[in-house]
Amino acid sequence: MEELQTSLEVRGLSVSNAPDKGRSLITTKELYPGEVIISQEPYVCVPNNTLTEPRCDGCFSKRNLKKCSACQIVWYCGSTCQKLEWKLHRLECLALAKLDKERRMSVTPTIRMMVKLYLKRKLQNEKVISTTAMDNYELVKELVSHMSDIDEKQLVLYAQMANLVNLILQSPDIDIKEIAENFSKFSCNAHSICDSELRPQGTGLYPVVSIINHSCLPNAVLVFEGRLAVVRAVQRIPKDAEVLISYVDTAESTMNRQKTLKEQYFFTCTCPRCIKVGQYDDIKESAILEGYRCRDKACSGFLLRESDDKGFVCQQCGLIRNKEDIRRIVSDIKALSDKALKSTSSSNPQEALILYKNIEKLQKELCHRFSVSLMRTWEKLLEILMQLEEWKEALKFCRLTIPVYERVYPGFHPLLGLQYYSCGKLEWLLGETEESIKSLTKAVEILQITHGTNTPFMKELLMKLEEAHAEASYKHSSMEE
Ligand SMILES: C[S@@+](CC[C@H](N)C(=O)[O-])C[C@H]1O[C@@H](n2cnc3c(N)ncnc32)[C@H](O)[C@@H]1O
Repeated sequence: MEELQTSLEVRGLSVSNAPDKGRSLITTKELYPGEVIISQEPYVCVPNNTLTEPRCDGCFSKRNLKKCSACQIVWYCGSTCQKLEWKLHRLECLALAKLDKERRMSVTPTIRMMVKLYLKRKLQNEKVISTTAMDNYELVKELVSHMSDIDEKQLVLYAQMANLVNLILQSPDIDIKEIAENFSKFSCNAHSICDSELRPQGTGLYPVVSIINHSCLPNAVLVFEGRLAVVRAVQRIPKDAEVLISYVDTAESTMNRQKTLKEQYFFTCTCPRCIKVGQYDDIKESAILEGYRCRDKACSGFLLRESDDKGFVCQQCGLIRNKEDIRRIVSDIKALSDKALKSTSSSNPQEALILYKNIEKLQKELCHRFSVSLMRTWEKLLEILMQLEEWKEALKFCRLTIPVYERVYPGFHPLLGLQYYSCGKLEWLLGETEESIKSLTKAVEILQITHGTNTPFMKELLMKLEEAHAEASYKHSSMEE
């Protein structure tokens, strides 16, 4: 721990203990938006492999994959990644290769991550892999596990998973109870590794990044550059302040955020947004995010339940919406959503498109125009239309999401920046150069803070903006001639 404190000190950070939160990461110097607070390679990580969609164990790529011929579980895109992982995989491979076919099928990414955790500890103990202040098993020992908060069913599951890990490792000095506790640590400490566009690729354990606590109004953001976790400030953070990221989607209502935080991380958030729970502002916000729209289509009021529970009253114009009317639309949406889920999972985008358009129609009748459910449907429609290469319609839905994103996310939020980026790319493709410049400029403003400026992803975005500017001046000059 002392070694870690020294290593953090040079980065302008320290670890302190708070009675209500446990360890916290504190600044010892002022930080500015876009500044890297801390970055860390994973102690262990695994790609989110499925049987039908494997990824490379080194870089998580889906291209040019070859299966490890010995264990038949792990994939690589080439010798560079294979070499990078070799010290660890050599041992893992020997262990996995001994499993019968049926057992091999039950080796999920989480099981593999645990196997790798113990193998890395072994290799570090034997000094085959070096140890640093930010890369050692002692840091894993410090992670919270919340074992006493976990219900019986979950404990049984962890015990079963621990037995499988034990069977794979076949090492006498490993304690099954400790493995089960480590599964619990994974659940509240591991991070989903996403690409620059926030698409999940894998899961990793970053024991120093895991010291950072949660706030629904965070001052920092976690993004990944390959497997490297990078935490950047999204606002000015004064000296002696706590670094805070969000563990959940901050677009959700207070009740939903609190529910997720309680179920997965076992705490009640007391951030400035959460302490307002039950107050008028928070009730209004939840009614907008999750509630219904006014019967009068021209009214933008939000609705609250009537005291006699017969319906919902618009808080702007007083019109009442009948409970039965609402129940009917809710049930129609539910039936359509169930069907839509099946059609997207069975890769029928045309059918999914029709279903989601019908859902959107009903949600527009039912929900407030800033509702999260409507926003999620627009996101889904955008995704399907992109898949179908229906650029013009895709742009329509991308544009619809922006005002909602602007409302539900803070100014420097990666999702907002990425949505502007998508808009800009679509506008560029459709020849709307001036609009594209506006959208790409907004994307740059946000993403240079959340993603930095030096990554290939950002360089590509900056190049696209440059191209759009060049195209615009070419258009201007040809019009003048
Ligand atoms: C990833 S860890 C964060 C570091 C942790 N405080 C520690 O001591 O290792 C997540 C756990 O920290 C605690 N935590 C995180 N944010 C919190 C908050 N805003 N309020 C209270 N507890 C919090 C919860 O126990 C949660 O399960």
